[in-house]
Amino acid sequence: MTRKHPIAVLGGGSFGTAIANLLAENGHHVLLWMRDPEQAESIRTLRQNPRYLKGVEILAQVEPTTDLPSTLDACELIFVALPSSALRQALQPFATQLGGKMLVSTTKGIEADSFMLMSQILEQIAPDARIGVLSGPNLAREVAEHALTATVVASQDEALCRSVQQVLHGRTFRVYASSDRFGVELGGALKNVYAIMAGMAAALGMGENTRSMLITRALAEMTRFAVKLGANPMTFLGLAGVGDLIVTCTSQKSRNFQVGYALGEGLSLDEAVSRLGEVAEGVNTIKVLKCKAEELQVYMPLVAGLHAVLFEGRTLDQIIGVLMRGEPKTDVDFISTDGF
Ligand SMILES: NC(=O)C1=CN([C@@H]2O[C@H](COP(=O)(O)OP(=O)(O)OC[C@H]3O[C@@H](n4cnc5c(N)ncnc54)[C@H](O)[C@@H]3O)[C@@H](O)[C@H]2O)C=CC1
Ligand SMILES: O=C(CO)COP(=O)(O)O
Repeated sequence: MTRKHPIAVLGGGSFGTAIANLLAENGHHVLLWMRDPEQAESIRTLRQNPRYLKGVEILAQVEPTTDLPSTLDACELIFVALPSSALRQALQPFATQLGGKMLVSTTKGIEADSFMLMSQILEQIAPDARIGVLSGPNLAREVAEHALTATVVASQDEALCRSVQQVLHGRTFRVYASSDRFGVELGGALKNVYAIMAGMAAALGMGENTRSMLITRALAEMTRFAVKLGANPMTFLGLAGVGDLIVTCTSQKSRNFQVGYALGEGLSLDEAVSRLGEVAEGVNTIKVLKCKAEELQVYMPLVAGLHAVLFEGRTLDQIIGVLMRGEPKTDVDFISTDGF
């Protein structure tokens, strides 16, 4: 069923464009807001987004626009696919227009000074809005090219979850629901950091055992951190936890993985980021995560190790040595020994 109002997607990068196309395929009229008029014009005339999703045809029902106030006025359901560094600054001036709307963040990052997740920022900007997040193993190019994909919409607002499922669920895209917005969103933000490490390990020619160890210990570490913040560890067994961790730590298509790969090849962080030319949220996340883990006294050796390599002048060899010689710990933190 098509909706009375158009649906808005804010952000004309690879993920915003992919989501806009999915909505259009399901018969919806989509306003795709982007700040760059040239980019909007090329979508209008070429039906392509050559910078971010080259080769993918953008359907006619996707209407590119650079007019944010009119877009917000026209739409009840709004997907936000802006980089975490831009979200607050882009939407704060339009706070009054966001009241009562359904705002669904797809952004997988953490705000630097406040340690807020993007849906928390949306809630702060627009306390009367209805808030959700969309997260999962969703590489934009694969979504756009119709690889069979699943995602999670998370909100305590069940009607919002149902609306998102209705508009996005389709031939190649399954949308599961969750009421654990915080856990789902945190999983998406944290996994980017470990993808950088996985990219480094791949560039150094490390084996499959190493990759499996990294992913599994990453899951242990991110879950431990999340539990300290009050999240439900079970959420990390789902698509937005381990699902997203696996895809981002194993795919060359992940930008965080690519940054790690470039670092493993010997590029500096600045060189790696500028060679990418797209958003790699893990680079900012590692900084805030390291501080927060220290503040909360959560044991996160992988995060501490990556931070030391990127910002404290330590070499990868030194850190690998430290990690491998560290005191062995228990395998799974959350198994109760009572009754076993
Ligand atoms: N690309 C992917 O596979 C996926 C990305 N995401 C998340 O989506 C978010 C956006 O990522 P992508 O679309 O991949 O980024 P991208 O690097 O492909 O594009 C970023 C877009 O944001 C725009 N932008 C930057 N600053 C802006 C500002 N101040 N105001 C307005 N627009 C601005 C850029 O012009 C560009 O269109 C990230 O948090 C990412 O983690 C989530 C799932 C999958
Ligand atoms: O979140 C993603 C896949 O689910 C995309 O990861 P990257 O931002 O590393 O490309």
